Amino acid sequence: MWVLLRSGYPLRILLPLRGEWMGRRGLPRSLVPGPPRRRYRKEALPALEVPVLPVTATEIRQYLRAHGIPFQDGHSCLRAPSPFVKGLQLKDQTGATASFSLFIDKTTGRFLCMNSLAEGSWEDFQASVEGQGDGAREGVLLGEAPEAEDSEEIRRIWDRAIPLWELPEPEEAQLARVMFGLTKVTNDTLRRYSVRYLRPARSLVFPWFSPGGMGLRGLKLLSAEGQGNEVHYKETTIPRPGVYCNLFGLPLISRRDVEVVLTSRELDSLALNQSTGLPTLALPRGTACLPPALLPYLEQFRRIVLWLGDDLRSWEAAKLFARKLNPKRCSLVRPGDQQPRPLEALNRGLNLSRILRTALPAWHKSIVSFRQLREEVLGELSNVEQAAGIRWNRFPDLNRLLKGHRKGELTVFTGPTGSGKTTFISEYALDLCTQGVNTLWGSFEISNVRLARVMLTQFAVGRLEEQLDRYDEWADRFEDLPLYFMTFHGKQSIRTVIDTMQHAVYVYDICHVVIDNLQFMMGHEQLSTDRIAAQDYIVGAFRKFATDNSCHVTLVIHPRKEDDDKELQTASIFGSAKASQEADNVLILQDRKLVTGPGKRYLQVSKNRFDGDVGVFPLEFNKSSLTFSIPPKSKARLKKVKDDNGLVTKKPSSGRKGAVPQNSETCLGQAHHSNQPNPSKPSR
Ligand SMILES: Nc1ncnc2c1ncn2[C@@H]1O[C@H](COP(=O)(O)OP(=O)(O)OP(=O)(O)O)[C@@H](O)[C@H]1O
Repeated sequence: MWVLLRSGYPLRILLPLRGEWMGRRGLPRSLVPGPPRRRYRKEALPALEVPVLPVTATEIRQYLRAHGIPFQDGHSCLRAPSPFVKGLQLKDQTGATASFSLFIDKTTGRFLCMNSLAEGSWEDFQASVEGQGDGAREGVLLGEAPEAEDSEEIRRIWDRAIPLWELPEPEEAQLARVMFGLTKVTNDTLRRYSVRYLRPARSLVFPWFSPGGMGLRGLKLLSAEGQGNEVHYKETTIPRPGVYCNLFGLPLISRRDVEVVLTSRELDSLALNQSTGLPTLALPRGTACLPPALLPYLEQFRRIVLWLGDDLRSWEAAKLFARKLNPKRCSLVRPGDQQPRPLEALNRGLNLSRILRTALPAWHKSIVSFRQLREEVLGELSNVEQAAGIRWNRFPDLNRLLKGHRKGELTVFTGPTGSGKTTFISEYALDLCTQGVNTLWGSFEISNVRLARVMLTQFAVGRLEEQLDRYDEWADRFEDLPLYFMTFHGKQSIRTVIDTMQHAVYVYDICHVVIDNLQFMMGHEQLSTDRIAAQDYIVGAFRKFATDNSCHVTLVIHPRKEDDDKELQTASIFGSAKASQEADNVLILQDRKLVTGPGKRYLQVSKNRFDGDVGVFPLEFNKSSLTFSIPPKSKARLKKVKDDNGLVTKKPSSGRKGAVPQNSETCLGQAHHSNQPNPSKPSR
């Protein structure tokens, strides 16, 4: 599926060939009869070469006025009469009979008609207003219906699932309640929310009903697995996560409700509603994203409380979502010991209404006092690990130096020509992406197909060419990563790139943008002073973007021409010192060997604003998997010894140096990275 091209944004979701769906869902085979099915898609549309400027709220308003369409200004949408409802006169200016069922997103111009469920881009809307809309409308409406094989599966699972209290064995029901932490959730609550239990999969089943209608559009299955003292939950959605857009609890919301509590899990919504009686909705993909397609359903609320979870990540997500919802109507429940997630609060006998009353307003003016910040500071101090960001699974040495990957930072990455910058940065970003960091790639030099091929090889940690029969397994898993690509190639204006990034942050909750590389945003400046000024401007624009959007930007910049014998330094980054001043982190890929340590390359962290730790670590390149990370087994553990230059050289303290032969052939499926999903295991 390609999206957004009509709305002018050169951005697409990468969907490789979809493969057999049974394994992906991890459902018992008995539930998915018949031979494996494969669906192949062709790339339907070419990349957009001349990006259209994004629409603004003012332009949307002007357009509606010019066409005599009445509208109301809402929190994140404009409401207008829908041209997709039969018998409705667009030019009916009285507004008395017209139902304002069309919601137009003020940021993107995308629309949704609540009556017909038609949706589409701003261009689609204009086309239908101007009388050429039939094709677009049909296409959009067709896109609404779940795919036939999904509907069949949804129906089959739903029919087999039963309410918990109808389980024949009371012990089984009790065990399920304990596993899902539902001992205090009543049958009445489960009944109201139509929650069922699927015995063969030992999973709770949460339905996704069509808004306003009776139909079942999808399901979420939640299974629980005990691991030691902990319970691990696994979610499976039908349709797949990328298109699973259920606001769980929507059928219970009345038109008159003006307040709602948003949670990140269905179970939290059950607990919250049971103990407070308040309307509550659960987001479809937890704290990962708030798809703009859901915003129309939240327009009616004058107050929205976000109570997403008990960690710093939930708190960060709540702040980002509040921006989208309009912070003036949002309050946030801060995670804390006495403020765990709602289900846990219920189980611990805490007063959920009281916790809700402590919710903090999300909006404040540009000037804040320490009084407003003190809780945030405390949050960071008491969650030092989480405040340090997301840790790489494949690069423990990077964690040691940078501590983690944090939102809102700018990382500048450089290295000699052809040294493997793209290859390294691809693995570095992939690692984070597999941990749920929504990532947007701007690859201006190499095509997205080639980049995706490199990434897929790194993801599978092995050569796929020789095992094409396993391509679909890996591609299916890869497809579910929150990974997006800009379709730019070659030179681009910085404005267009920033606009596209902004759009992606809004639509896909992007937290990491990789730009490879900055030189493609430079014009044809002849004078070196002009070039330096242009680069400074671009670096400044990315810096501002990272800060304003709480989004990490990793920017690849070529070095200036230097003597081949010399190692690169921060000052070798092309241009003035602006890039290294603005950057929070500066990473340099050095294409020479460390005196002590394996590998023919090393990575140098030469600036680290977070806590000042700088240093180096060796990189070993594996040609078959295109990875730089050292497989866990043969990892040479290294000690940190600071030399006079501030560089850190390391001594292997255990393991044998060079235990992994260079360019060694890695068999697919052999040694998986610890973070690496094993496709033989079912998952969503
Ligand atoms: N450490 C390495 N040893 C040998 N080959 C490598 C190494 N790293 C990358 N390569 C290979 O070298 C080629 C160029 O790598 P890559 O495109 O990542 O370099 P780059 O630094 O981004 O290049 P450029 O300067 O043109 O942007 C690729 O084919 C890649 O597989």
